[in-house]
Amino acid sequence: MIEISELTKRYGDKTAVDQLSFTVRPGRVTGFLGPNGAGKTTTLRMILGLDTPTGGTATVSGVPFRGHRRGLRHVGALLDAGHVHGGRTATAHLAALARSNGIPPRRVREVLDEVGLTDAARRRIGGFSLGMKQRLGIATALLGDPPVLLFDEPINGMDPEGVLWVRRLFRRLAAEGRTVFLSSHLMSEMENTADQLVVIGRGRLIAAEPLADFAARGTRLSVVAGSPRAVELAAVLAAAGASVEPRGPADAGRIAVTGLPADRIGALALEHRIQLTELTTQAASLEEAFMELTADSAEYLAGHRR
Ligand SMILES: Nc1ncnc2c1ncn2[C@@H]1O[C@H](COP(=O)(O)OP(=O)(O)OP(=O)(O)O)[C@@H](O)[C@H]1O
Repeated sequence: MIEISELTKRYGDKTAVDQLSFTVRPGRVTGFLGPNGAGKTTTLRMILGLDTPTGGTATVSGVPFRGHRRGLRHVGALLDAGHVHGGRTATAHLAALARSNGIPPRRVREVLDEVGLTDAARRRIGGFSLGMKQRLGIATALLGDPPVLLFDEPINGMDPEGVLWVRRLFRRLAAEGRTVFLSSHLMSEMENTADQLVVIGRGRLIAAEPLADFAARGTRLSVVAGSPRAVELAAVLAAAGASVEPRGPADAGRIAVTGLPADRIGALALEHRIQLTELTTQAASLEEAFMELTADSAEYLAGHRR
């Protein structure tokens, strides 16, 4: 379990993390989402005791991380996969960490096997691709068999097979009863992985709830209508209070309608004797819900600093 209470971090007059409070529970995968610069990495660094909070507390299993002797047995973390000594082999890197954390040496082979790096075990890390470095970072996090795992943007640089593998791994780790906390700035990465979400923007909490609740909160229904007389239909629907946008090329005869349900659109079309070729209700994607909720808190919008 990770407990964050009133956590704050200021750099000069910049507040990177602003009175953040939330709990990450064991037995599920919790996604930590926010646009670029929202404060995710800073929060993870404070949980790991790598940055000192300006205010508030972060505890892991009830204790600040620095209070845990032999840290890797309590918390496994992947923060910056590129931040490893390139001259060492994967085995040497993990063996050194195992020694300093009192972890049995056999774990090195086990975790290399787990992440699919057995064949690369004796190669120098400097020659690894980003995806391989991510796998090595995950192996490092797993080394101490810890109950709590943190991953910062773990899917970066992975190929599609790697993404599927890592998703299955996270779900298995959670099913084993561990606390699994993953950060990302992409909702699409969480959609098939996380049960629970913590969403932040500009250092502040926006939502902490099950993914399904978050999706329901942001969902706006829109209806796609097709007609050979789409321009006339659009005018009729706009007059009835809907907002209407062309869908695809202007001459394709398809419009996206929000603010009126499909049955009402059908009735209005009939009333005005406009033929319909399509009428489909669509739920906004989770990605759209996320963008809508965080729009006001994005630090950079279209290249302009806010
Ligand atoms: N050492 C530092 N000194 C000054 N400002 C910092 C420092 N570290 C982070 N910041 C600022 O704090 C804010 C939060 O940064 P952070 O890296 O935590 O965000 P993030 O959510 O992880 O973003 P990203 O998705 O881009 O990695 C940003 O505005 C960043 O510029």
